[in-house]
Amino acid sequence: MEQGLVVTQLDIQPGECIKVKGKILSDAKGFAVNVGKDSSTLMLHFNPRFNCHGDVNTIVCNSKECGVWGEEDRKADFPFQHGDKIEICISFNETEATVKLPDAEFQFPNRLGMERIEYLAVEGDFKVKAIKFS
Ligand SMILES: CCCO[C@@H]1O[C@H](CO)[C@@H](O[C@@H]2O[C@H](CO)[C@H](O)[C@H](OCc3cn(Cc4ccccc4)nn3)[C@H]2O)[C@H](O)[C@H]1NC(C)=O
Repeated sequence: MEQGLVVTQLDIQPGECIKVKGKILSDAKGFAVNVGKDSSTLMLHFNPRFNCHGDVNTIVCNSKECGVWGEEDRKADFPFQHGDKIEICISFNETEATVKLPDAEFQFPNRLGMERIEYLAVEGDFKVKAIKFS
């Protein structure tokens, strides 16, 4: 499988925003946006699933600590469609991460108490057009 976008050596502080702009593939089964310290220690694994891992049209969020997944959090809304061009904005504070989309917003607890984001990865059926840090 093709490796997605990976950005390391970041220093994103609480209140700052990571914007990922791109297109969901027309036959997407799922994609993921991961932010945290590195690939083994994630504040947030934001994983919209069109049809994978037994989930249909479900956003699965999780954390990962030293390579071990935490408890999954499944969101009620699924504001995505195949082929959508979207911008995902991720920010955080000491208590939670926030994912803002054009028509929806999700929160996920900052379980690891991370004080900065050093790592961003975008995986799966999502073609990144641009990323912006603000
Ligand atoms: C009921 C007993 C089995 O539970 C299942 O266990 C699976 C394995 O742990 C869970 O799936 C994993 O959930 C994790 C989050 O909790 C991650 O999403 C695991 O995928 C990591 C991953 C990303 N990628 C790249 C990628 C990402 C998106 C699309 C395509 C490739 N490849 N592997 C994914 O394999 C899956 O969410 C879980 N389902 C439930 C209902 O709990």
